[in-house]
Amino acid sequence: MDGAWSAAAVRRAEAQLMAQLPPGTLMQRAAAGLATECARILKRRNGGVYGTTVIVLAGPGDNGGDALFAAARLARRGVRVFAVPVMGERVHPVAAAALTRAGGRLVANPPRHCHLLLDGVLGIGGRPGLPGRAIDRLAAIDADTIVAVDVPSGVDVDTGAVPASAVTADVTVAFGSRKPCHVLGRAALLVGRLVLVDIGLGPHLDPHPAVRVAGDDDLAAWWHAPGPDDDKYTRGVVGVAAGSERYPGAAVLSTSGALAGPSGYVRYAGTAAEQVRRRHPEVVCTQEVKEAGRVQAWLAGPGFGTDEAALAELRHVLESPAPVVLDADALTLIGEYPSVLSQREAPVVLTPHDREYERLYGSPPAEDRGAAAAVLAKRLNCTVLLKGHHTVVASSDGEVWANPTGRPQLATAGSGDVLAGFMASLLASGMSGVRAAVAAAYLHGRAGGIAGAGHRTVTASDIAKALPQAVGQTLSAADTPGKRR
Ligand SMILES: NC(=O)C1=CN([C@@H]2O[C@H](COP(=O)(O)OP(=O)(O)OC[C@H]3O[C@@H](n4cnc5c(N)ncnc54)[C@H](O)[C@@H]3O)[C@@H](O)[C@H]2O)[C@@H](O)CC1
Ligand SMILES: [K+]
Repeated sequence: MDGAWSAAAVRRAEAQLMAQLPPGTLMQRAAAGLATECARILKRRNGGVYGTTVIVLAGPGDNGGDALFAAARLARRGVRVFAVPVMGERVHPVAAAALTRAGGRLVANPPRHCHLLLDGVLGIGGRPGLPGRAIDRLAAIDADTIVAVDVPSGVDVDTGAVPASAVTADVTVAFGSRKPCHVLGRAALLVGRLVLVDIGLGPHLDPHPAVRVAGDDDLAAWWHAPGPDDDKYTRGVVGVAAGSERYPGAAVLSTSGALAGPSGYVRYAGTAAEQVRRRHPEVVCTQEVKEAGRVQAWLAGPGFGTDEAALAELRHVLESPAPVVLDADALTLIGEYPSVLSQREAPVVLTPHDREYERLYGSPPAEDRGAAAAVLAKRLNCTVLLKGHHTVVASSDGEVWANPTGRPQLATAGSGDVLAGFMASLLASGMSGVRAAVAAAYLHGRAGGIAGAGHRTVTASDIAKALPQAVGQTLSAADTPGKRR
């Protein structure tokens, strides 16, 4: 498991590491990594480094220091460097001297165009928002590529909120670890491609990051691969209570998602049974939840309706001792009748988008989306998967996960039905609520990437079809094979 660490946690780790090293070592490591990445970009875009133009927007602190030291390294390779102090004349004095010695210049008025602009205005010491001069400079310079140093300046580093102006980067070169702004909220949209530079911080970081980020190895370790003694029942039976005469598609799509998961048996209960049977002959269909027989996990909600009959079916689902995923119309019903959740002991995963969140919580999610998911999870004693361009999962005890996969193409009708069905299958196979939510978001995002490769448009059915390949790629990429049951 990887993660993102708060500014305070990074500073604590840095302090420990710095105490073991000669002064300035860490900044030189950061600057070296930054200069290498800039040279790579310049070479790729311009055929070489020599003779290109780089402008540095330099703030007063160590973030500006990193940018200026990196620019000094580039200046020594023949890059024309112009550094602009953006907070009065205050800049890191030693780094500024190094730049001038290397042939770079500190100027008030840089050229209008540059091949690469280095955003060294604010790093982890920055409060949200940009100083006025930085905003003016950014607007006046036409840069082929904007590289943010550590974080895009102006964002709220610890939450990913962007309450005021901030830099939009093409590439962000982060030092030592990710920070929450790299993976959460609107800030994550400003990061561009994230490059991590190892400065030796790893062993000093708190083992519990502020935000957890799953990787292939986690997925492989959590995955329940069938063993030689397994049959369709022991692999987990998943029940899908979704769709209606009016919305049969939701039933078809959520069962597609469930079929792509690791469980061995999918039951469908609802009034779209005929359509489900036609599309998926392997699904065992009944008209009502109470006829469905035993399952190890339920999904309820997509295309379900919000009338009396739907509420009755939801109550039946919640009476079962199995873990449950609640999506779409089930979330609306929970918002109206929160008491239906109160007797429940088995795990529940809720998968709201922002409007559904508002129905459940009473107000829209805060810009700090990790905290927003966590407060709802705590209040309802459930796992919450808050959908968005960067989906977040929170457990009722405050653990927050950011999903690193996923693309804007996933925002397509029915995509959530597939996600919810797939998640229920993971739950039925024996994964915990949090892991099932994290793993489902991860693999669904990856499936969206596979289905949308080459800028292809993507439908929810395409995502469902690509899920088995996403699973295969993820398990093959991991160091550890899937766990045997
Ligand atoms: N300490 C170290 O040895 C290392 C530090 N690193 C760099 O140091 C950075 C942190 O540096 P600093 O702690 O000096 O802080 P910053 O460079 O982020 O900020 C500097 C100062 O800007 C002012 N400021 C903050 N927000 C503002 C706003 N919105 N408008 C106007 N002024 C504002 C404050 O006075 C703040 O102290 C990291 O992000 C990273 O780039 C890296 O080089 C790794 C090693
Ligand atoms: K920055």
